[in-house]
Amino acid sequence: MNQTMTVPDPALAPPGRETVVQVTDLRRRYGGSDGFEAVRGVSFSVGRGELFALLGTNGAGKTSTLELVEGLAPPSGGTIRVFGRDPYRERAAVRPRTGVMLQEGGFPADLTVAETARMWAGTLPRANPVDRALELVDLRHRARTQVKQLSGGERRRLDLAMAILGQPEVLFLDEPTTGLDPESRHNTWQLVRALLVDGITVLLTTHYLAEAAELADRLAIMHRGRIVTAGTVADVVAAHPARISFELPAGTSPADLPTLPGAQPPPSGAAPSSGSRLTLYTDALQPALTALLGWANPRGVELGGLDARAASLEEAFLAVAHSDDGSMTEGTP
Ligand SMILES: Nc1ncnc2c1ncn2[C@@H]1O[C@H](COP(=O)(O)OP(=O)(O)OP(=O)(O)O)[C@@H](O)[C@H]1O
Repeated sequence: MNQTMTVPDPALAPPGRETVVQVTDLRRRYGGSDGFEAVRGVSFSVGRGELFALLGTNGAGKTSTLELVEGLAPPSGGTIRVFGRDPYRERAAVRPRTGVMLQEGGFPADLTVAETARMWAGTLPRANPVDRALELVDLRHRARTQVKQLSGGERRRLDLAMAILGQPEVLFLDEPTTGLDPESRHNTWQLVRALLVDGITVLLTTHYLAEAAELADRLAIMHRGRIVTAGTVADVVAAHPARISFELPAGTSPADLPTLPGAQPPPSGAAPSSGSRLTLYTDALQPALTALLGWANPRGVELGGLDARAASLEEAFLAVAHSDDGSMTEGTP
């Protein structure tokens, strides 16, 4: 792999953007000093109008991190600044400027959607009109429905409406589209994109790689309490080798093939060769493909089902998920 590849430090906001969220060496331990450390020295920053996505395996520490940034609990180590302030100690100053969507909204089940929104608006210093907020998440037609009668996806959209009701400058979204059907998910993405255009800053967690690829300016992949790799999607993907696969015709053996430029061993979690289908990895896709075709064409060898592609975010994620100790050599911030 690209051992020399350097990935931008996630602790630095992109040049030219004001830093809205700064997290430095964050730690969270549950159950006292002998307890389990779920967040183990996490650092990242989010610039104004930027969307930063936290991805990771189950139990990686995404929600534990997000809750600290939201100011719901004090960290056991490290510092967090939101608009330059401590979100836990200076909650009164930070909270009115933030919108929070937890994994479970927890709004009273017996209230209607409109009652919930009006009640929530009453707690906010500068709430948007309730109808407008419901309209944005396509719930206006459900205004008179009790929360307990909403589908799981509709509840998620209600949670989002409540998170944006107070005209926040920064939004914290914990798995905002889990349980949504594809159309609702795309509508949510559109809404989030519109908020970003308005200069709102977003920190979200997600299990949907497509969501991160669609929305994130930068992302971090966490594993066992640490950020293993971070950067733009292109940065993260570039730290992993490209793949060339094809069917080797009968009578030809892998030993007949030329050594490909930039050849790499299969990364952990990557698709292996199977049967007569060979899968080769390289960090120099174009020269490797040129060498392969330069060998095959003059010999009249047909490489059936030839497929050449750069690494995907999914491969980067799987490589992180398969990294045993949660630390990798390349792409490590
Ligand atoms: N209140 C708690 N007490 C003890 N351990 C906890 C508590 N909350 C979370 N944990 C543990 O901390 C680790 C990180 O959990 P967290 O919910 O932050 O992960 P996550 O990345 O959000 O996971 P998922 O993708 O499954 O939602 C897990 O091992 C979890 O069991």
